[in-house]
Amino acid sequence: MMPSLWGKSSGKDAKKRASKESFIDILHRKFKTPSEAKLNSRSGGSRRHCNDSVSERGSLAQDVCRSPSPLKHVARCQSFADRSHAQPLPLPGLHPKSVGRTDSGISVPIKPRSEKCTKSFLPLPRPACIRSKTNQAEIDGGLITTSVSSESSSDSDGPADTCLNGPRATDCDTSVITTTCSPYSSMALKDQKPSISQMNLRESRKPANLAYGCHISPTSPKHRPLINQSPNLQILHSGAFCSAPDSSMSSPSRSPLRAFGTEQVVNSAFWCGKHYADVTLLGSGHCSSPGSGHNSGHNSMGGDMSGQVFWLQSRGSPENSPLPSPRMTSPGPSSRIHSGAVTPIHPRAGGASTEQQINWSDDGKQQSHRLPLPPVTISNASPFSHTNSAATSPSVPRSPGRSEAPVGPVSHWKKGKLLGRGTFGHVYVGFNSESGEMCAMKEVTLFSDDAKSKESAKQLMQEIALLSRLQHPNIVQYYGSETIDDKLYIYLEYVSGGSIYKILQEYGQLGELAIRSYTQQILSGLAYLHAKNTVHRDIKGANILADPNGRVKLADFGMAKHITGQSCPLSFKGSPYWMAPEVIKNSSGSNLAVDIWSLGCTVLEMATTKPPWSQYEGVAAMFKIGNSKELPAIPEHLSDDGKDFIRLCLQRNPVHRPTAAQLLEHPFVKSAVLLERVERPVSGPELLDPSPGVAVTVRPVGISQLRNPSFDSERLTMHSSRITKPGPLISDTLVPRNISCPVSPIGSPLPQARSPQNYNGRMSPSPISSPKTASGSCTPLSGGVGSIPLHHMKHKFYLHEGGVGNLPKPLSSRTYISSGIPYHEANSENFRGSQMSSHMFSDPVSGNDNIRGKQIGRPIPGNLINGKSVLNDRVSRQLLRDRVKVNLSLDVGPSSRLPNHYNNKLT
Ligand SMILES: Nc1ncnc2c1ncn2[C@@H]1O[C@H](COP(=O)(O)OP(=O)(O)OP(=O)(O)O)[C@@H](O)[C@H]1O
Repeated sequence: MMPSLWGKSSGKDAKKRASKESFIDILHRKFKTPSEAKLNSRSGGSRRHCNDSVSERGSLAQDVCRSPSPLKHVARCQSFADRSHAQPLPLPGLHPKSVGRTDSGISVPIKPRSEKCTKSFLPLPRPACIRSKTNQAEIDGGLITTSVSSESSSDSDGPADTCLNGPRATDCDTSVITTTCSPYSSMALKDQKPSISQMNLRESRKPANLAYGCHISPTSPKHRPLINQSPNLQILHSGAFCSAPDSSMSSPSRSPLRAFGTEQVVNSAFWCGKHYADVTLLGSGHCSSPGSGHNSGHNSMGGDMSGQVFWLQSRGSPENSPLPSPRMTSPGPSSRIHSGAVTPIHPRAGGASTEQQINWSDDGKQQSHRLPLPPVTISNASPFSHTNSAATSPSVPRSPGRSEAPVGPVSHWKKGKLLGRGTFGHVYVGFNSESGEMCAMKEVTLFSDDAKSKESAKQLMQEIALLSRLQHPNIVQYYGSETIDDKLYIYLEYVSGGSIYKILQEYGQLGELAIRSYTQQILSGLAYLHAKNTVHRDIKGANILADPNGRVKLADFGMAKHITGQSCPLSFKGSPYWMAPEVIKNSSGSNLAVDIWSLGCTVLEMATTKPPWSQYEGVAAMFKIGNSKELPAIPEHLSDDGKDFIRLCLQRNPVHRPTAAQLLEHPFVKSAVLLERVERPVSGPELLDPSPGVAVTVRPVGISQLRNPSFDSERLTMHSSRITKPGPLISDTLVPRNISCPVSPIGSPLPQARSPQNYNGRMSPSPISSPKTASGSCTPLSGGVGSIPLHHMKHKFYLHEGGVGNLPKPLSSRTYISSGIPYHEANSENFRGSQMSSHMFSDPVSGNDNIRGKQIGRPIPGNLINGKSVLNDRVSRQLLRDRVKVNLSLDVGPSSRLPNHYNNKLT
């Protein structure tokens, strides 16, 4: 299919063969010998397993995944377009007999075992606790120490290499391929039963039981592979990037097979295996599980891909059942976590650097450094505040030897419904019975059965360490963590809308307004992250969570890494379809730029429900990405701004890619509005913008604002351009800083999110009427609801010829501040190609003497040259006029770029 799309492909067979062979060599080099793989297998943690979210499953997947029948697998592998609509699934429930209550107040599964268990309590991020870190540089430096590089294989060779022991000389990943399979590919299975080879591998690692007082017998049922269910196909050195979903609903990427059938398989010279079978990559840490849907984090590769590749016939998706499946607890990801993870990971816990906290020795035993523990904190403050969170809630003093002296956290968090499953464990809604607030509780079972667990634990700690230092409205906030028995609980900000991937699967592609808004927010988070020299490395829809108000947040920092240089070898991490060429080719490059590439892929994903090159199998896609000069098809229905934005992101030379800060000034996002629903105006008519559809509204202080007051201050900082000059009845704390409109794909029944170009023709179900949305438990991952086959779409094909033009000039530090400025008449040409110059980032508002005329609802000539786009915008904006209360955002700071008359309007 694709060759015909790419016009030049037919005449270059010989050349392609040669390049493909070269590419194969590269891949083979990445996939070391079996012996190497064995040695390094610990790094191949199965970090990216299917995080199947119950909420993201559909009935179809349920049916399919429960059957090991190849035929059904074939069914799952159908095109996204063939996927049926989601059917509500029963909400996950806790098995009454499997859930107990701990003294902490958290309901945890009751284990028949009587292992010696410990509790430790990890404090919440609390800036005040950052000992001796007086500046950002130091803090950032701390990040380095928590980085886990993909060389984890080598990391595993000694404690000195652990992520917690500090950065390597270069802090650059080099040799080990760590990959997660795209949800859109059939790359890997998560929570799959292990293959025989896998079992053998595990057998060899049996002695690796770790300390921490939580010894889990290797003979535990959880560790018993289900060897009799289906044969496994082992592929040695085949290039590891095959995945297959064990559920069609799972991650889209997980199943290239599912999506494209056999023709895709034969597309790849590296591809071998059953067309229908779900496959998994053993030894690859992060192959996603096909069954997992959206989660998909799991499409990501992480860890050591060096080992053999095992293709496993998919077993049913565990998430088909709201109740934990035996398979979920068997050699699944969560079972691979070592108990050693129970140290105070949070660097703010005791002011000790993370690297000091945990060491993994060669023998697999964690060497926990005795660190000062946080003081007893008993506070009546909000559990979400930095001064009192789940991790810092009342607890007894902890001694360095807390593993021997269990702490007694008085946590009020109660585990609620299952939100999803990740590599490490399950994510539940957490409810604080004292405050009445909710959070997301990531429950990780700490095991120590093999080396991979150690790697997984390290990555988990890395994620915690990184997250704990981040505070941004577009990044999922880390609240704290604690351990109870053999469970590690990580408390995160609850983002109830699920991932963008889930939204796409459930509601179909996004309209451009939503894409703009989401992209702008993602960029805002990325700009913040990159300003800290931290690269996410796994940007994709599945790792971006949305709330009902249209706000999106970056999540899943398991692959994030603090970098010290701009040009160092890149580890082979990420999700194949979102993976930057330089990552695939293992070349040097600007590390931060890999996120920009992935962002471009994510924008395409939002526009089409699929990432670029999703018509190819994982390896074939990687070949395309890494070894061709083609650009993916860009949907015709996107505006010129959108197309230009994508092309800028998808420049193969990372140096040519604009930074996140620069892209925030791109007209595609600069004019974006936050798809945030607001209450009806509470102010008088005098506060309403006289322009139709534009009104100044006051949004009640939300719970999130109460939780993290610092967020507001940060937001004020990061979104300084949005600060609204207070009017008579408007205060800084109450005035929304963004234009809001009810076009959230998850929160609005308005159809404008579906442009006329949304070919599926389905109306997005109202979130109110949709129990799936309400419960968050019933997403139809399997079928690709609303997905549109590429061949049904109009495409323009762009041949990459070394970029689209001059690079944007670096912007001032201010430029990464996201803008929430209302629609302006920025000309996309200003940001395109060789025309990108000084005026590229010029004041988007200055010169615009009548901003009211640029309000939402008015198509922007020049920006929308496509008739459909114009119509789409008109329809959408008309709806906005009718329904939206727009929060005007004004920059009243020194750098205000709004016209005076506009500022005056509110004064
Ligand atoms: N903070 C959160 N708020 C709401 N839901 C969440 C939150 N974090 C995770 N989830 C849900 O739980 C699922 C599993 O999340 P988790 O972080 O464990 O896995 P993942 O990030 O998707 O993949 P992995 O960590 O294995 O790479 C997510 O896909 C999402 O649906």
